[in-house]
Amino acid sequence: MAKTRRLITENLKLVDVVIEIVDARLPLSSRNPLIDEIVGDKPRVMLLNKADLADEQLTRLWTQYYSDQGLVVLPFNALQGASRSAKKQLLEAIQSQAQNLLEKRKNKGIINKTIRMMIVGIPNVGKSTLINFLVGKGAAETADRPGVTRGKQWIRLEKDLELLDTPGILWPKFEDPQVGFKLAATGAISENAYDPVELSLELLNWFRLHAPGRVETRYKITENEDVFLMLTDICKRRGFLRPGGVPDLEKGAIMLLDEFRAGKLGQVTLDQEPQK
Ligand SMILES: Nc1nc2c(ncn2[C@@H]2O[C@H](COP(=O)(O)OP(=O)(O)OP(=O)(O)O)[C@@H](O)[C@H]2O)c(=O)[nH]1
Repeated sequence: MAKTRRLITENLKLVDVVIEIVDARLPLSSRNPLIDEIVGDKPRVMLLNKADLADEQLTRLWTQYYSDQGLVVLPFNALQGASRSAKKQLLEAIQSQAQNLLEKRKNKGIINKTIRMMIVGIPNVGKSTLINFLVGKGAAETADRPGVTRGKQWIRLEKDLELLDTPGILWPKFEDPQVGFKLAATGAISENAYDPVELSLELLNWFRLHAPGRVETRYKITENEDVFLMLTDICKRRGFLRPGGVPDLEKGAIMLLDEFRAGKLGQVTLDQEPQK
């Protein structure tokens, strides 16, 4: 953690604007707890990425919540490779964030107009996908320049706008078991760190408590559902059986988690609405 933090802090010194990516399904739990401290007062644009997988109403509420805190926030879908308007909107947000900085430079007589930025976020929120989306076909990698740490690559997105090609990977916060569950369910935590059967039962239980009737694609879940029986039933219906007809719970659990992550169980935000 200390090494990661040192690396990000070093890179932050080289940039003017930070793009913080958060998973729209976890607008709170997928934020690094120390993000404000790490980024400091650098201009920032926050993306609620994977908005296509999240509950639209909750995304609106969270966007409002963070806007009210003075952040520039955009719901985003980094996979929508063809969308020029999303890219334009993001670049405009970045440029407007950088205006003050350019003013300051001008007042000091500095003619450099280049705005440099980097992407930060916890694992799996879509950092690399966003880089690919932004880079597209048009961008060119700029060579190392004197005064810039060797090995750093800057990608020119527009005339005066450059992106660091390596994102800053922040660490998620695990201490709260509920947050751990949400991070695991969305895929932000390594598969080796949890038991898929337990996780899928927790996920079914989350649906039972917070969104009965929402697991609608193939299964219905009610408030009184026994989630273990439900997983067993899913295995039976899918033919996930071991020799002797015993349900293969692990196989069923992995399939259920895959379906959830791919949005096949509906657009779901696991964090509840923001507390004002
Ligand atoms: N549905 C959807 N999937 C997305 C979106 N952005 C990224 N993904 C998917 O999310 C997964 C993780 O994306 P990455 O770009 O590898 O995430 P990352 O933050 O670079 O991950 P690490 O390398 O683990 O830090 C991939 O399967 C992407 O295709 C999005 O906006 N919508």
